[in-house]
Amino acid sequence: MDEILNNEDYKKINSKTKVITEGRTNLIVLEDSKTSKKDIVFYNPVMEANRDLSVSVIQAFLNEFDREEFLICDPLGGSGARGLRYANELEFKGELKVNIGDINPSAVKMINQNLKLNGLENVTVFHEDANVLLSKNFKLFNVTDLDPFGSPVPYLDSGIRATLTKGGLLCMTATDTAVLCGAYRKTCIRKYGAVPLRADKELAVRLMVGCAIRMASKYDVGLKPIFSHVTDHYVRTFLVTERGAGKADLAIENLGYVTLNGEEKSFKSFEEGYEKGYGGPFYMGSINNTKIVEDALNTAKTRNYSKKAVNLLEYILNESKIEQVGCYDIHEICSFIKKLVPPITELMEKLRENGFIVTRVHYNPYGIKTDAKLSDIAVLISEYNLKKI
Ligand SMILES: C[S@@+](CC[C@H](N)C(=O)[O-])C[C@H]1O[C@@H](n2cnc3c(N)ncnc32)[C@H](O)[C@@H]1O
Repeated sequence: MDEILNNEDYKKINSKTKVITEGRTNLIVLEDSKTSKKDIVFYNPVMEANRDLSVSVIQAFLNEFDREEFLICDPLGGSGARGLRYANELEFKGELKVNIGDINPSAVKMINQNLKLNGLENVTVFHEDANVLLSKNFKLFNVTDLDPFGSPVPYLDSGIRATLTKGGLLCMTATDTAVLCGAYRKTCIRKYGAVPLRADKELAVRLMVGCAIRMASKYDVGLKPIFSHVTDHYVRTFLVTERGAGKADLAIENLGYVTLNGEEKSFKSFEEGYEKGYGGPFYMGSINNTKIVEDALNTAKTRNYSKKAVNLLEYILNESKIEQVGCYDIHEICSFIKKLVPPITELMEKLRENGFIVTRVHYNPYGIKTDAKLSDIAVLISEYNLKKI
């Protein structure tokens, strides 16, 4: 402790810090954080909901298995908020241990301070490059959480290798959303080995999942998403690692290409190969597991986590019940068929009256997921327009 207090870096940190509470965890953070790479130690209060969701989803994942110990690695720890919340808030009868690392010495000091503040004894802190920390722990972690600045791809291979455990969970965030959404096509091809589409934001998650699946398959491991979302400036997914060549083949079979004609999407399988005009490979299977989302929602509500997290889980629970790649954007459809835009709730009601299931999506205020075809929606929009004449 004395060593930390007398350290110049710590004094620099200490002069500008405050204590806040996130979930059930207290955290020393910088008072004047700019939430940029230039901060002495990174902490982003906007990501509280992200961490609330993460604790809730990992709790749901933990509840699924009977285990004696549960090892988590947060190799890009920042102020330690994420890893410390896992160590402090996950409820588990067995032994729960968390490794937190960061390459920035000031971050490591702050993580140690936060560790003491919460009186936690189940956390080990490492001043280490994330790839080194993960590579040293081949097949060790039940959960690895990659939360870098920008793209998780530089850490993905070592992250997968560290999580090749029975029933492992690989979580990752990407903040290079513009790349994944097609604003920087060449960068996306270079980093993710996939062609992006400037379309539905859900395709950004599906592209990132597809990239991880292709990377994991060489280890005869399949990855299966159990929870995914696109929020604020980032894309996040939670992938269960399933060992065996068969599981890896199954994951690959779920990859495919997409092309767009207005709001209509057409698909091609991975084996058919890339064709000009298509984007991908994307993951085409379910990106959310209803049971996990239900359980996570329950946790978030009982623990009084942020409204934002609860709200997102409620949306995603409904989305998880409809198998549709992406959504229909009502404004886009109306602009394409040159019709007035009906109130979204009215259109949803009409779809239900016609026997379809429908829900709004968390990432687009004009988006709906439904088992109706685009032509069914267009008919209902036209009927609404006739009424308005
Ligand atoms: C986005 S911040 C992490 C935020 C944190 N997970 C949270 O939830 O508050 C990314 C962190 O990665 C650290 N970092 C950057 N490159 C690294 C590397 N190669 N190895 C380990 N840490 C690294 C940075 O110092 C920074 O603290």
